[in-house]
Amino acid sequence: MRRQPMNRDWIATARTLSAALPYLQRYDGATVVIKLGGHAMGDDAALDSFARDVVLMRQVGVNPVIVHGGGPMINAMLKKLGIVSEFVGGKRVTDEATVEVVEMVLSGRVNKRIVQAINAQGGQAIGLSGKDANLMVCEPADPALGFVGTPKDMNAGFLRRLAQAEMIPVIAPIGTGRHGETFNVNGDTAAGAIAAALAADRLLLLTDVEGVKDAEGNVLTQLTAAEIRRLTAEGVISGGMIPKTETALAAISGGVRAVVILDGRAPNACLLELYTDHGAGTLIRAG
Ligand SMILES: Nc1ncnc2c1ncn2[C@@H]1O[C@H](COP(=O)(O)OP(=O)(O)O)[C@@H](O)[C@H]1O
Ligand SMILES: CC(=O)N[C@@H](CCC(=O)OP(=O)(O)O)C(=O)O
Repeated sequence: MRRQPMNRDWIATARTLSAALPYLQRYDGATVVIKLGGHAMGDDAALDSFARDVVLMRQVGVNPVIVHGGGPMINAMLKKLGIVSEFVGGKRVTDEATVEVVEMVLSGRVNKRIVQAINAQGGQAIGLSGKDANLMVCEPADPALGFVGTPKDMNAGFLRRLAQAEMIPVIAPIGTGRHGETFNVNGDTAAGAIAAALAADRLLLLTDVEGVKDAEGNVLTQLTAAEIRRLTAEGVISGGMIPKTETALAAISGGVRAVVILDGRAPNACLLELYTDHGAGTLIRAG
């Protein structure tokens, strides 16, 4: 450490740290499930910054659980292979050839990129999919969607043991079936099911918009279940935002304390949400 005359920036840094104390205390021992969407993942520098935030959370006593997506990466690989794919209600129609590609992309390159980024910051991340330790046993969601799974049985005990060992699970949203099938699970749906199984304190859904927007494009800082239903019926909430808001409602009724939909591209998005009174994005909480 170099000693130099006092500087305004250092004073501001010390003040920010001091102001974070009540939040550090509030989230000590808390379970925070973070879903990192494919669009929010960004370039290497953005991922390194996300990884650093996650390691900092672990350092100050939070149990972070990362669930990732990777829709754009799946699209790129399907295109290379000449496989056409379509979405219904924000979920990919998944035949046998598609599920093979989805598993390869998500459990492989995408998962390990996040694991490596966290470990490079000094964390102990362990990459998993819903198949490992029967973490996420699924049933078919809807025959029209093919191998898209709805999570049914979760192995929360296994995740708790990892948290006790101060490990950071990084989970690809691939489910296992009761008859040996492989299921493609929407990343938001998987994160919601994991958060509910852990009765998480927070579920953060990181995406590529500032939050849920109204018809005029303004970010809604808070949303109730009734407002979500109305905005969805009006078509204001559409596409990829549908699984997010559906997940938020299911997670809240499943015992998660609050869900936040926020912009993962913003620097230090998770830290801003947890450790300052500025918050970020759209907050959805019970009743
Ligand atoms: N009301 C809304 N507010 C904000 N975004 C919306 C809304 N309705 C639809 N969207 C779309 O949802 C997208 C986020 O979903 P998605 O692309 O699946 O993200 P991710 O890859 O992060 O899971 C936004 O980029 C936006 O285009
Ligand atoms: C069933 C379903 O739609 N699964 C998703 C899984 C990846 C995902 O959710 O990726 P993002 O979070 O980046 O959107 C898919 O196949 O694209």
